Amino acid sequence: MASYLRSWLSSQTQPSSPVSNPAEDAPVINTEDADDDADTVHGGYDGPSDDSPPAFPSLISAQRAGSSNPSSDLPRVLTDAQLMPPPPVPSRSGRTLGVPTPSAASGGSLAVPPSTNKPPASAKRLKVALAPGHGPLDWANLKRSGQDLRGVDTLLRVTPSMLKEHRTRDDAWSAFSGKVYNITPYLPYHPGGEKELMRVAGRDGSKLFASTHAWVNLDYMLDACLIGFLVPE
Ligand code: HEM
Repeated sequence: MASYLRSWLSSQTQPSSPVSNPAEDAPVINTEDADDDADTVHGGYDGPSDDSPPAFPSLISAQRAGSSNPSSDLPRVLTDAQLMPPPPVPSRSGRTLGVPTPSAASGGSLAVPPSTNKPPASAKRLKVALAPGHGPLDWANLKRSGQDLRGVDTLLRVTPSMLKEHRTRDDAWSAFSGKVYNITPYLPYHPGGEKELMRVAGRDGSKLFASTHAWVNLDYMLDACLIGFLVPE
């Protein structure tokens, strides 16, 4: 095989006419190796048999021509450095990387921001286990059932003193943002528990509600329990 390639290479490097005749260039098959190469399919890779890399830049490349012979007609290939000056080295002095942390001991800029890595502030907002059949869907079903959850025939104008009269578990009214609701039917459905909700019975609960869970859509949840509107005495 090696001798075959040697003969093939020598035939390639010999000076030949610009338009070579494939028949003339055909390799001479060495009969010595004919047995070894009987099964070999020729016509694939024709380069050197060792592992040396090919010449780079290519022997006929414009880059090589430009560097060895500057007076050549071929265009000179500029290096990256010649085409464009390197960017200035960035200064770190004016930069703040990541989230600034109060102390170096907190783990650097990839540490969780201090506002979110603390445990919850208090156990104030703990959910309670609701009795079976008293989940949010059960409450939605009760509202839809058409059952009277108001306890009044018409919407009322409620003064603070009227509100104060309805502060027992079986008859609890509370005002939120100017609207008065009968909260008694909702007590067993309240995820925060009856006790918490009873804290606002008979009075304006807007502030406590907002400080506990302002995101809860109270108007929608208690629409079927609307008594009326809070008015001055
Ligand atoms: C009638 C008005 C109210 C309605 C409709 C209501 C509704 C809800 C709802 C839907 C939740 C679950 C919230 C969630 O999963 O994110 C909840 C939880 C809770 N509510 Fe209320 N609530 C009311 C009034 C109040 C009031 C006045 C207090 C405080 C005195 C209170 C204290 C709590 C607590 C402690 C929780 C459990 C903790 C939590 O979910 O984060 N709620 N309430």
